[in-house]
Amino acid sequence: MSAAQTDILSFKESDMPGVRVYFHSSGQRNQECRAAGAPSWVRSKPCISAGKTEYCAFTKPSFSSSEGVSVVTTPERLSKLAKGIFSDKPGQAQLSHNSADSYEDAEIPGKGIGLIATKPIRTGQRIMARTPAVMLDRGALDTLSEDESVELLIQGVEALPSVHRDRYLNLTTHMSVPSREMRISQIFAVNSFRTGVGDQGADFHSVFTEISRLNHDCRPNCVYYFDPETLSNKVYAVRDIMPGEEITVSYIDGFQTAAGRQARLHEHWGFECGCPACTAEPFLVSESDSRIEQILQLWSELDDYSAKASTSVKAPSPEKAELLIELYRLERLEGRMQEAYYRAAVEYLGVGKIVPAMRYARLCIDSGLKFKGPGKVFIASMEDLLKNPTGHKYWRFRLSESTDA
Ligand SMILES: C[S@@+](CC[C@H](N)C(=O)[O-])C[C@H]1O[C@@H](n2cnc3c(N)ncnc32)[C@H](O)[C@@H]1O
Repeated sequence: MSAAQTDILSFKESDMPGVRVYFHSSGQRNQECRAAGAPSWVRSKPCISAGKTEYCAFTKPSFSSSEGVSVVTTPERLSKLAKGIFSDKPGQAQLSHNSADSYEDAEIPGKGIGLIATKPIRTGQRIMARTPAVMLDRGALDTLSEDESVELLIQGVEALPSVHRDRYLNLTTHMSVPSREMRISQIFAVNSFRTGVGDQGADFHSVFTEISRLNHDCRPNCVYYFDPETLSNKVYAVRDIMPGEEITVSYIDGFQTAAGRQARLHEHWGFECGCPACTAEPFLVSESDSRIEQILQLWSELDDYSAKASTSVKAPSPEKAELLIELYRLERLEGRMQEAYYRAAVEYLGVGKIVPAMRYARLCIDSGLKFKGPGKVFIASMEDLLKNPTGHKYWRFRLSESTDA
């Protein structure tokens, strides 16, 4: 047992408004307070102060079907979050565990462990929705020293229920590490995601043990997004996946040439990407690079919202947006089709063509909801377009007064 755990002593109620934190001397005492219906946050000790701000590691062992979660943050922020996103929601448990039988862990040559589909998975199917093991407040990372942040991280990981803690400790470190403490810290460095928790204005770095097993592919068959409402990272298939196929996501922006992607992955993740798009025959890599350059060029032309429709080569047009859609398809960027559909909807509306504009707006909403999640500004804009196309801000915006649609 680590120093952090032995410090979780003396049963007392915290002075924090809104959330009651119990320091417990034994599992039994903690059990007692939960049996009495009390909120079950446990605070590890010691907390660490930076000026007037105190950061502590809090653990809720009962969270998400008793997988548990640890949060390194201030008592004040925990107090707010505990009333909202950490309150036990019906369905959270189900969210956490569904579809777990559609994949399994496997050793992937050159990539370490990855997840392999064990059943056919359909486009749009949700494969996972997992809550985090540990969350570190961005403020702690910014204001505490590295050693202090790591100390709180270690407290949080050690206080997790054993199954979740072991899953955390099994994650990759990239390199051999001499101690358990360094292992915890290195796992965090290699596997954490940025997770903003919405209107609470909180910004965390979080580790999701199962999702961290997903390897990178520059043309992945899945996308993921963090849903602050359910505090879960959700993974969706962007195309049909066959049993035996590896389930992959992209760690980086795919709109870079192969050399650019390799450099980025090397710089930020320290590995040489062995995905099919990077290891294809040189002529295929070169064709893909040209498509990427064409996509970037089209973006910059379509991004000029002051440009009017004209015969100039650089002028934006619905035809250019159609070409963009085709290039996204050829590049197998199914998880980002909503971006190209959005541009097509805007360009058609911009020259006064309502029917194709509405068709692409529907496609954009469909893909956007599936692959980016609800509550996005571009989806609201497409919904406005469907409700009232001629009242939309982009209605005929590409036409000058004298030009006909
Ligand atoms: C978040 S982990 C993914 C799971 C990891 N393979 C494991 O064994 O736990 C990221 C690490 O997996 C490996 N990896 C992921 N995608 C890869 C790829 N396309 N090519 C080579 N290695 C990859 C790299 O070592 C990377 O740092």
